[in-house]
Amino acid sequence: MPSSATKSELRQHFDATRKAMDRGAITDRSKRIARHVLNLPAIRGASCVHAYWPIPEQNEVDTRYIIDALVERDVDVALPVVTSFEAGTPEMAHRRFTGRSDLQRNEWNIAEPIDGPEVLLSNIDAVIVPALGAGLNGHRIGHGWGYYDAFLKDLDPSIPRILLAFDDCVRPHVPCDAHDIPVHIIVTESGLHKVASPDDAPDAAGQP
Ligand SMILES: Nc1nc2c(c(=O)[nH]1)N(C=O)[C@@H](CNc1ccc(C(=O)N[C@@H](CCC(=O)O)C(=O)O)cc1)CN2
Ligand SMILES: Nc1ncnc2c1ncn2[C@@H]1O[C@H](COP(=O)(O)OP(=O)(O)OP(=O)(O)O)[C@@H](O)[C@H]1O
Repeated sequence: MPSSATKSELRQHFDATRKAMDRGAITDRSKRIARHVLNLPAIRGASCVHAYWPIPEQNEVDTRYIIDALVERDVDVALPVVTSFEAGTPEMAHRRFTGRSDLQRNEWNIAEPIDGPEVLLSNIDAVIVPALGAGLNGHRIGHGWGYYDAFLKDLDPSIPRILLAFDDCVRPHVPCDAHDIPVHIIVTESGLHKVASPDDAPDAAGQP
């Protein structure tokens, strides 16, 4: 994969990399990621953490280890609920996780707390961000629908944005556009990768 790869090429590459991992590797790496996340001061001090519920067939980092531990600590967990499936209107609501049995599958097979209590953005203390892959410049490659760009733009910029990815899906740099909001920290199974300057102006040309 050349360093000039486009977002779409990287999306396909990271997707294939993840799908080639076996379940045991996903579980083992996800547990290691969970340990790192649960030790972060931003998570240790949080009363409400916004997370995501994993899509099993996509081999996402499995956040259930993190969510279970947060619930055990009496921390509120908020999850996204997609409210528009139309391209061009990436809208999500945010609702409190009240237990696995309360989750319902949406049309993309994502389990969501559709009837959970609404969580105000102002109550969120940290966000755990899903991604297919990421660059150490703090930018992410998602599914390309813009849901997290739209969500993070409305969130107070001081709220820690923590991206989870497997080591194989992190590169020194990925391209970004003007609407992309970088994360502060990338967590992989090997540890924490602090983003040099997440508030840097985006680099539309995709060069470091
Ligand atoms: N676990 C999880 N929840 C999440 C996200 C995520 O990335 N992961 N999202 C992050 O934004 C939002 C949902 N966005 C998504 C957009 C596309 C697909 C998806 O499966 N796309 C298929 C093609 C689907 C189709 O077109 O029918 C694919 O990429 O193969 C999943 C989630 C909110 N919830
Ligand atoms: N706030 C927004 N409102 C409407 N469209 C948006 C918004 N933010 C981004 N988009 C659009 O969403 C599309 C996808 O953007 P991008 O490729 O950065 O998504 P992504 O970060 O990979 O995906 P996702 O956030 O769904 O994981 C782009 O065409 C972009 O113009």
